[in-house]
Amino acid sequence: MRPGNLLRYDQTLFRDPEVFEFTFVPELLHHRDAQVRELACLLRPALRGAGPGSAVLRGPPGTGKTTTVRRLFADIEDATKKLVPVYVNCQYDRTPLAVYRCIFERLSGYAPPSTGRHLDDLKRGIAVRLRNEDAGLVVCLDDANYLAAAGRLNTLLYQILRLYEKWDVRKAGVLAVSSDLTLNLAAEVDERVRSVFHPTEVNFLPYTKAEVREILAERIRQGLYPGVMPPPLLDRIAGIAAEERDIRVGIDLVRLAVLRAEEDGRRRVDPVDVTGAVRAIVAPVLRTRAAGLSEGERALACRIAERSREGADMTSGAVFEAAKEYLPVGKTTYHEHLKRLAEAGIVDLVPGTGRGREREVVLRYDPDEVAAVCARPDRSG
Ligand SMILES: Nc1ncnc2c1ncn2[C@@H]1O[C@H](COP(=O)(O)OP(=O)(O)OP(=O)(O)O)[C@@H](O)[C@H]1O
Repeated sequence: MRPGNLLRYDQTLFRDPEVFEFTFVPELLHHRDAQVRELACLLRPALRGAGPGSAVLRGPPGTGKTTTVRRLFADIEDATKKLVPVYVNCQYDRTPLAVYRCIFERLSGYAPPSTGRHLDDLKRGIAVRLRNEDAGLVVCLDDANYLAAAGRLNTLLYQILRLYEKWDVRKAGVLAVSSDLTLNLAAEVDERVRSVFHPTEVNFLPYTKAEVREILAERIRQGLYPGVMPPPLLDRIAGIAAEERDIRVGIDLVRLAVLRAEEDGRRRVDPVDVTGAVRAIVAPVLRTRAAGLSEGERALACRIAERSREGADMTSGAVFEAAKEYLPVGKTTYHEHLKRLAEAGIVDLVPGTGRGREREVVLRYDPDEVAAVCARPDRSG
């Protein structure tokens, strides 16, 4: 490599490393227009002196729920004093006292004394400030599934949504966020709460590969110097993150691949950097998926990885012909194994244009990774 292509020890490829922190709130929120519109519509009555509406935000991890709320709240703060948005992370603040302390702090600009403060004192302080400012209140309970698990969801919703009754303030709104898809927050609430909590459900689906690519491209433009991430490698990372159905995987892969290039003194990310980053981030996920596969299923995964690496014919019939030379399986067992690999999320079986059950076997992971993970016996049990 020419010396000009090497970084000096004090040089960096990151224009702004903060852009790759998970707490970073992007200026531009891509592909969440529908959700932002729906939430803005619920909160709009507050600008006319009425109470804001409530919502349950549902979607798997890494689908932009928190970021959408944070972006919306930042815009509200810039635009008006008629509505005070308060963000609470219920992973950390899950008691009524902790939540009310967050609300108090946001309204008054300082934390209440840590001891000797009764819940009613906090509520009174909050109500006085809301009345003085003639403002409405909307509280985001992020990770509200933790409240449900701790048995505190009903108490908290009840207290926030009925604050207006005792303290002569406007009715508050609640945005309850959950990434636990098995939990229906709206159905968890009891009668007392249901009479004041009529949330709109706002859904967040995983981003497609093209959407992931656009979001990552924006991060790269902001956070890295030009030319550091070659477009084909960005494509590869976007594909992996889309398969994992979590944009965080993509952000982390970019960060880690760039760090690897930087440590090596290079000005551009190479395919080896991405492979290394995948190994560090995705391999644990792959290991989890492979856990529980039988010896025969693992052996088939290894054969598929080998053929995929060689660029061989990957139709299920061709894979069977090649596999049966090495594996003592008949056609029925082979198809059962294949189905299990698809259920475990290691391969996709893409219908072909030909006859019958002929499918294209597409590996979801790097072949070397699959071979490395599946060559080892399962020791998870
Ligand atoms: N539409 C988007 N545009 C830009 N960045 C995004 C977008 N969606 C998500 N991100 C980024 O992806 C990361 C994860 O997003 P976020 O925390 O909002 O997901 P989430 O759905 O709330 O996840 P969880 O349920 O695990 O809390 C954040 O760093 C965020 O900045």
